Amino acid sequence: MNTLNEAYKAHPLHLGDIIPLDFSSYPSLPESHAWSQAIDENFSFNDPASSSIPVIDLMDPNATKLIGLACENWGAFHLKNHGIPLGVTQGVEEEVQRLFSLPTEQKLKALRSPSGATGYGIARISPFFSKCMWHEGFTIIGSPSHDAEKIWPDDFARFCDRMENYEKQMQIIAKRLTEMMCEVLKISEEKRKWIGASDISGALQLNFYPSCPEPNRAMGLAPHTDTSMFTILQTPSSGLQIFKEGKGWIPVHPHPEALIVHTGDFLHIMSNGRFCSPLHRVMLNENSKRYSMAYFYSPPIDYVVSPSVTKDLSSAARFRDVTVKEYIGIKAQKFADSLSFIST
Ligand SMILES: C=C1C[C@]23C[C@@]1(O)CC[C@H]2[C@@]12CCC[C@@](C)(C(=O)O1)[C@H]2[C@@H]3C(=O)O
Ligand SMILES: O=C(O)CCC(=O)C(=O)O
Ligand SMILES: [Fe+2]
Repeated sequence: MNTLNEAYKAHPLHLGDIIPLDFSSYPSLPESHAWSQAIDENFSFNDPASSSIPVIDLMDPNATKLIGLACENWGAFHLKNHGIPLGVTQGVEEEVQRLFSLPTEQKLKALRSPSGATGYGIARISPFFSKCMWHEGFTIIGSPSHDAEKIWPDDFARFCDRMENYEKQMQIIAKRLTEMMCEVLKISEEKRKWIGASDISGALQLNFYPSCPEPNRAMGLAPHTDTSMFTILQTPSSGLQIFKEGKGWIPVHPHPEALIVHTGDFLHIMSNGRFCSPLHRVMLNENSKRYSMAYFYSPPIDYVVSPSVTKDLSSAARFRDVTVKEYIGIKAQKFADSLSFIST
């Protein structure tokens, strides 16, 4: 079966762009992680209600319409009443903390290989920035057992069970959200056939941002858009910011028991630019560490992503057709210029 692993294999990274720093041994910010532009202060809002992403209840009879509006206006929303049992999200959070509190040499046993997509390492986008990010990640595609076994040879079952169960739950929500989004975009039945398929492209990224001695001069995760159709994010902490045209960087504070959903490049293409693929970044804290779990959801890698346009001439396709696999390759080379590279 063609998987995301295969798509990333064709775009190997240098080992130096995979290995994280041992952050615990740096009481002050090293030059390699000091960003030259001071990070702007948080925005202050006169009206916080109009300057924060909407909260949508999945049980609301108007949920489809509200999701459409949120994707158009913000490219992001909080999702409550999503049906994932609290025990499942708590179990995953526990495992993420257990993983990242291990000594660096133990985590390095599962270091991502240069041509690999899974395991421990820094963000794939790192080579596009001259400074490093204050961040560690662990990527899971399907079963994490191959990587987890290297870290805990005798004790990896609980980690794997919890992660796999979480991926299943994410897929259920993702399928439901995809159907709702396709409804809003009037995507044809033919182009929706993949939704129930088993070879969807899903990846779970566990993120860790250690507390940082100089948070205003460092970057947790540098500004980027996600390649996915959309990303479902769980985090107990603030720090994520979404860029909104005309407003600037908007902080996204987590709502208890809600997930954060934001759209990615594939949905931007499918919607012919109607849904945004928001730039986002992660800021740091001097006194607290931060964890997040991001589930990236996309169609199978051979699926042809094409803009949904009506016959109306005023809505000519803004992007050419591109397969998931081809776009992953474009993103690996062009990063922030990828969408303009395929624009018509
Ligand atoms: C499916 C994926 C999306 C992602 C690359 C990955 O293979 C798994 C890691 C993901 C991540 C997380 C941090 C930000 C990001 C841009 C990166 O460098 O790795 C995303 C990737 C993406 O959206 O392209
Ligand atoms: O940690 C976060 O809140 C965001 C993570 C993110 O943007 C990503 O994994 O792509
Ligand atoms: Fe992201």
